[in-house]
Amino acid sequence: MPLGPDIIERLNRARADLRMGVPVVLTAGGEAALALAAEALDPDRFAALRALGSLTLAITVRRAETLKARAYDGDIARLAVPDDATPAWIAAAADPADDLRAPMKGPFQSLRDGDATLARAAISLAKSARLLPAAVLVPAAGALRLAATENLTLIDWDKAAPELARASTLHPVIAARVPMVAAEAGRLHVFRPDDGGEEHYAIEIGRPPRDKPVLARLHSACFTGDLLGSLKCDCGPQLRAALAQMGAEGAGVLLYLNQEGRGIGLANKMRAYSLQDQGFDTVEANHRLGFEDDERDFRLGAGLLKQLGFSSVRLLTNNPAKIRMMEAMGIAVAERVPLKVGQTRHNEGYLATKARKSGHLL
Ligand SMILES: Nc1nc2c(ncn2[C@@H]2O[C@H](COP(=O)(O)OP(=O)(O)OP(=O)(O)O)[C@@H](O)[C@H]2O)c(=O)[nH]1
Ligand SMILES: [Zn+2]
Repeated sequence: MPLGPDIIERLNRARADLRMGVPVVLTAGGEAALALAAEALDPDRFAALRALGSLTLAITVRRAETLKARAYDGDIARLAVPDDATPAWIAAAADPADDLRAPMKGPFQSLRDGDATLARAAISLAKSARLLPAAVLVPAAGALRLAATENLTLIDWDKAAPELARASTLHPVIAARVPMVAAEAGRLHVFRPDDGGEEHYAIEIGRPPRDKPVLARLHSACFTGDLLGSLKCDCGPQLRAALAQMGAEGAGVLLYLNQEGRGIGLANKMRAYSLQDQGFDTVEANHRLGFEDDERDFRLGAGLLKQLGFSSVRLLTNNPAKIRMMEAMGIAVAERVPLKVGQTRHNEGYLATKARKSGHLL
């Protein structure tokens, strides 16, 4: 094996670069561009990028709808960055925080010529770095040379795209006994993906037989609900009720998936909460930020269950999408076990929106 980073390792470097505000060089189909995450744009780097050529801001079609900008590239839009635009212009276009207080004035010039592959690539990378889904690009003939002279991470998107699209491979790291209030016979398994992403956990209660449907819960991380006891959602009570039911039955498996905020990360979830304080519901808030309703990858859960030796579950959930995904990934759902706990006056609206817009079962 060569000593240098392979494409998966480079992707991970690119995420770290984008989070720090360092540009990366993207290539696809013979084209090359420098790309920077919109939310991490520093004024000096902005000026340095400007000197290379005209800038494009890539945003998702969701954000374009809010800005009333035309989108000619299907799921994304490429906006020409005006010559007199400042970093504040980029920030306002990418981040809905001030949409209501100081709405951005168009008209925006959306690009329709040329290929959108690199713009789409930059948005995918920003999302996978848990940043706002918006990126500044400058197509530069000398981008490859800059990658070498400026020591920038170079990503061949033709090779990287299939890697980002596939379900990450998770490796078991360690498992150890954790006696819990809900069940003394608890065991925590830690799994690590090969792409440098988040670790995920499986909490096994008792020793469930592998040849029978296991009582299972796919729980997505919710720092506010799980740890702080937030009343805005039902995650904390669901987590504890699932463990309690497994403890009472003496067997079960709870997958704790580190997909905070339905896969957008805690910072973006707090941006969504701030929009909810301005009157938007949970789905509208995600859309204004440029995300889909739910950005989680439920393939992870099915992969973990298979690794643990389970092929059939009694799934604790109210979310039909989780059931569909389990079945599609070859895990039989023998039964759906409803999980109705934690309703408060603060989360009535949130739960009603999930039922109305995301198909959750009441
Ligand atoms: N983006 C966003 N995420 C939220 C919000 N409220 C809660 N979450 C996240 O939503 C996820 C809730 O996960 P789950 O309870 O596993 O999923 P669910 O889709 O409600 O399905 P079931 O609970 O199984 O019925 C967690 O990752 C929370 O952090 C919100 O307003 N916006
Ligand atoms: Zn929650």
